[in-house]
Amino acid sequence: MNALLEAQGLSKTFTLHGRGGVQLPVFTGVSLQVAAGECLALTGRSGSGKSSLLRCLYGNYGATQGEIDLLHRGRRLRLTQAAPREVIEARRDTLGYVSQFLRVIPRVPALDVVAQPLRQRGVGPGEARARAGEWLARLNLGERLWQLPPATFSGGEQQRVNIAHGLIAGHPILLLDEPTASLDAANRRVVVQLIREACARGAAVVGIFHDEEVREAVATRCLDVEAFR
Ligand SMILES: Nc1ncnc2c1ncn2[C@@H]1O[C@H](COP(=O)(O)OP(=O)(O)OP(=O)(O)O)[C@@H](O)[C@H]1O
Repeated sequence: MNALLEAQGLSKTFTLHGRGGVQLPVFTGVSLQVAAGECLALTGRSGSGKSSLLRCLYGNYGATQGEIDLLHRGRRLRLTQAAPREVIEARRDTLGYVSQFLRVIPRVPALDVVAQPLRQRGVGPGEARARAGEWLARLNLGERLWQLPPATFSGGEQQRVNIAHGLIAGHPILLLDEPTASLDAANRRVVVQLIREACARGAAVVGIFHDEEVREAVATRCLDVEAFR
């Protein structure tokens, strides 16, 4: 397997059980390959299925048809058929995901939220917190906020905590759902730089970037999801 992430013939149809089983087809027959150092941007109109495709690639949504393969610890893992334990391991070591919104954990300070992916990989608490601080500083999150839970943070502050949490572990594959949506121009530039650095270290990135400038700055290729309706 040359690519770090591959999908073949992926389709997604939602079945709305609360609506008498109405079928909502979103995309059909998506195939993609993303190699180390590439950044594939998903494009298409609102509602075309970009976030749903990204969620399938993370294993959050089950694909209706098709297969997803990852290079996980040097061997191919078929995510679409993986056991829950394998999906958890793949997310810990291989697949990073930055969603649009932070999943706030009550009472956990921002520094510990960001340090958590390193703690899960066996890094000691002191080192994990120190590295979390470096990421938060890089993302211009004021140090006065580090010891506070992010529940009351502004949208842009929460998003920066989310980005730091998603990137800190250096996952080989990164899935980014509008990582710059709530950010000002200066912080957008920081995130563009971080994505470029991830590609330069050999990460395979798939992302949704509504901001055209950001997309042009980071994407090495685009995939129009709308073409698969
Ligand atoms: N969990 C779900 N259950 C039912 N329908 C869903 C679900 N998630 C998404 N959809 C539907 O799938 C379609 C695609 O949604 P999706 O969020 O993937 O689009 P998108 O291209 O990311 O849109 P946007 O650019 O507005 O974020 C929409 O019609 C949406 O209503």
